Amino acid sequence: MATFQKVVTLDVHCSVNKHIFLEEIYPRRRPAILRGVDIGPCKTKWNVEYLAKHAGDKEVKIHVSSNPQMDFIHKNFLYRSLPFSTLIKRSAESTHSEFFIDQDEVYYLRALGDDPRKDIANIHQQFPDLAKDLNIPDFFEPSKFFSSVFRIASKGLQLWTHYDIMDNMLIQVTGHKRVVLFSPQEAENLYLDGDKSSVLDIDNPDLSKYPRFAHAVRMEGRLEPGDILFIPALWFHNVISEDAGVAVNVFWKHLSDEMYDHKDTYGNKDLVLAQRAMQIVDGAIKALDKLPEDYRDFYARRLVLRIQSKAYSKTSDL
Ligand SMILES: O=C(O)CCC(=O)C(=O)O
Ligand SMILES: [Fe+2]
Repeated sequence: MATFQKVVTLDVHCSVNKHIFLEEIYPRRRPAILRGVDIGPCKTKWNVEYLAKHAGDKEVKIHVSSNPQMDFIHKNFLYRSLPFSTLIKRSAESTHSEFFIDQDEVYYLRALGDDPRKDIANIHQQFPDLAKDLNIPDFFEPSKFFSSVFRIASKGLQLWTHYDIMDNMLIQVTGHKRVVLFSPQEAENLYLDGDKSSVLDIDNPDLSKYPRFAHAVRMEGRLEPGDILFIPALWFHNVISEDAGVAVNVFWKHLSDEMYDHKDTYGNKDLVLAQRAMQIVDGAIKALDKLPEDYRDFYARRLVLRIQSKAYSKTSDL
């Protein structure tokens, strides 16, 4: 664990029901681990044999990497397809007799809709037999449901730090995970490239390249089988699988429908108004580009100051 950053331990709430969630946890808009919620028989049933038998031979698109620390910048992974049952078996074994890259390769599934450009992942549609074993807690209005996403990871796999734009319940069905989160107010310390942080090795970062990362306050916790991690929209998260595991995450909309981009099938496209604001800023940068350097630099600073003074409202309260 990095000692240069302030670390705040995630709260673990035991025996949470809808009332406690809605009254005490949700309004704080801070991540928390919910333990002891009834997630259904999946918790005991979903072993490798059972999953392989009940999910059938549906082809799924996966990430395959020889390095468990997946790197979206250098793309150290491949996209491949496997039947779900094969993926389940392979993700649970540590060395493989059949492989794409090498016998130690790791796998990650982020399930997609049937046609990923149009359809949204929904475990009830894509894996109806398995969905019967999962009880999604009724902590939000059914009309606010967006997607339910199968996530399967090999032991050791680390998913890069990113944010999503919807509220999220990450239901860890089997396996343990270490989760590290950063508040949205840490954006300036995370060296973002779109929705992802360029700092991949969060425990041993190159501070000569990413000096501000040392100031990012992190929240940290460990998920056990059956735990639910509540990730409020915009909170950055980095996930390390301590063993092979299966999770289902549920995204739901906490804002009104028209705020969301209707072409978003992942739950990570910025809100329509945020996209528009960013396009306008891109236009402003283009206009600055036409100025002589001294003026460009000066007015760029003025723009930053104007945005800060008029649009910032929060400092991290961790
Ligand atoms: O646990 C994982 O595999 C990643 C979870 C995640 O990124 C999410 O639920 O949004
Ligand atoms: Fe995510």
